[in-house]
Parts: sequence; structure tokens; C-alpha cells
Amino acid sequence: MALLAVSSLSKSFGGVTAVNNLSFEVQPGAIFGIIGPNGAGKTSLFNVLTGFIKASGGSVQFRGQEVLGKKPYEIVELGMARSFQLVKPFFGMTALETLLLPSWSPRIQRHGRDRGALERAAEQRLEQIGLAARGALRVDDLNQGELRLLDIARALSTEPDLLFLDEPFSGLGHEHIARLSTLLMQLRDRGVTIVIIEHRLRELMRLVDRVMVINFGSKLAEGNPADIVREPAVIEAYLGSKGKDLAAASS
Ligand SMILES: Nc1ncnc2c1ncn2[C@@H]1O[C@H](COP(=O)(O)OP(=O)(O)OP(=O)(O)O)[C@@H](O)[C@H]1O
Repeated sequence: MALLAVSSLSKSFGGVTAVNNLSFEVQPGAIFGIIGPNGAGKTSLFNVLTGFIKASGGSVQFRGQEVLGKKPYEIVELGMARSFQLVKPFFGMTALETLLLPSWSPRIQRHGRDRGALERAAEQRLEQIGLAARGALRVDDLNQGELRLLDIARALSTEPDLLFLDEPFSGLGHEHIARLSTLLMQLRDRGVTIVIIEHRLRELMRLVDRVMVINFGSKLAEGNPADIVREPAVIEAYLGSKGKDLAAASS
């Protein structure tokens, strides 16, 4: 059974249809990429899937359970977590404190870990993401790339089974992208399913098992990365000359 089954999902903002009758499935243990031009509806899709905005119609099932209509914290409780394209940290808190906050969620509290264990877990998470030396710094003093990594670590702190990442590579240098890619593959190997929106196509295509292309809120194509970069409709609508480079790189 699919871990996530999205069926005929739509979202309109007045006269703008951001997500248009979209259906797709994500299998357990996959890394699933979502690409498309600016304004294609990718972030709106994540916002609906994670309960931040209401759908206009359709169905979203996580492990066979309907999640449309649930609040973001209820969705986290079920085992889904997300990072944000625009990171809005709690200014004044340290990086380590930011990662301790999600420990108070019922999902983590039910393990009954003491404060020392929760702090060690937060420190490990900082290390995993490459921010071990930044734990005591206030988030106000972190740069955009570091804030993005911290936001991903924050999402991981709820120990999700399904992780949504909105442009995780944006603003990161090659070293951090390589480190984050390795971490995502390790998470996948441990059974975490990952859905990624990303414009850095070369880096994304190396990581994903399957990719969906959306344009004007509708699915344009879906398949494995090597086939998708050769799809004429995708090249015309989105990849353009970048598509030829990508096709050459993935052959
Ligand atoms: N809150 C909103 N109110 C009105 N229109 C919105 C709102 N959010 C998104 N839209 C519109 O919905 C469409 C899809 O936007 P969305 O941000 O989901 O695209 P995207 O694929 O994530 O783009 P990008 O790659 O630039 O982040 C756009 O036309 C956008 O202007």
C-alpha cells in the first residue's frame, strides 16, 4: 500500500487554481521529487498536504487514513513533518533550544525520555546536519543556509515517517548539499520516506527514486529521473536548455 495517496486534489485562491485535480502516490521508503516552474503550485501542494491551508477538493490519505481537514499538529502526530521554503525561526532562542521545542510534542513525549536524553538527541541532530559548532548561538546570528539546515533538523526532531522538504538545497554551498544528501539517503535507509521540492535539478535527480513534474497545478509527467529529463513535454515546459545538460549528465 502507498504511504501517501493523493487523489484529485485541488486548491484555488479566488480565481487562481494553484493545485488542479492532482493525483499521485508515494511508496514507503522512497525519495520522491517534485519539480516545476515558479508558480507551478508546489508549495501550495505542501501547504495542503501538511494542513497549513484547506484543500478545495480531493483526498489525501496517509497510511490509508484521510488527513484533509486535520490541523498541522494532528498531522505531525500521525508521523508527517515538513520544512519551509521561507524559514521563520524563533528569534532569541539558541539553535539547540530550537531543536528541543519539538521534544514537547505528544509524539516524542510518549517515549518518556528524560531531559538529558532529549538534549543529547538534539545535539546529535545538530551534528548530523552539520551545525554541531552552532548549538549555543542564537538563531539571530545564523546565516540563511544555516537557518535552512536548522529548520530541516527541527522537522526531523518530531521523528517523522514521512518528511516533506521545500527547497532544502536553496542557499547551501556544495559541501552542505553533499552532507545533506548523504543524511537524506541514510534516513531513507532507516525507513523514512521523503518528498522533496527542489530547483537544483542536478543534485535532486541524483537523490530521488521517482519524480513528478507539475505545471499550472497539474501533473505534466511522472517517472524515474532518467526518463523524466528526456520527456519532450517536460523539456518544453520547464527544462529548456537545462534539460539537454541534465539528460547528458544522467545517461
Ligand atoms: N495565499 C495565496 N493567495 C493567493 N494566491 C496564491 C497564494 N499562494 C499561492 N498563490 C498562487 O498560487 C500559484 C502557485 O503558487 P506556489 O507558491 O504554490 O508555486 P510554487 O510552484 O511553489 O512556486 P515557487 O517555485 O516560485 O516557489 C501562484 O500563481 C501563486 O501566485
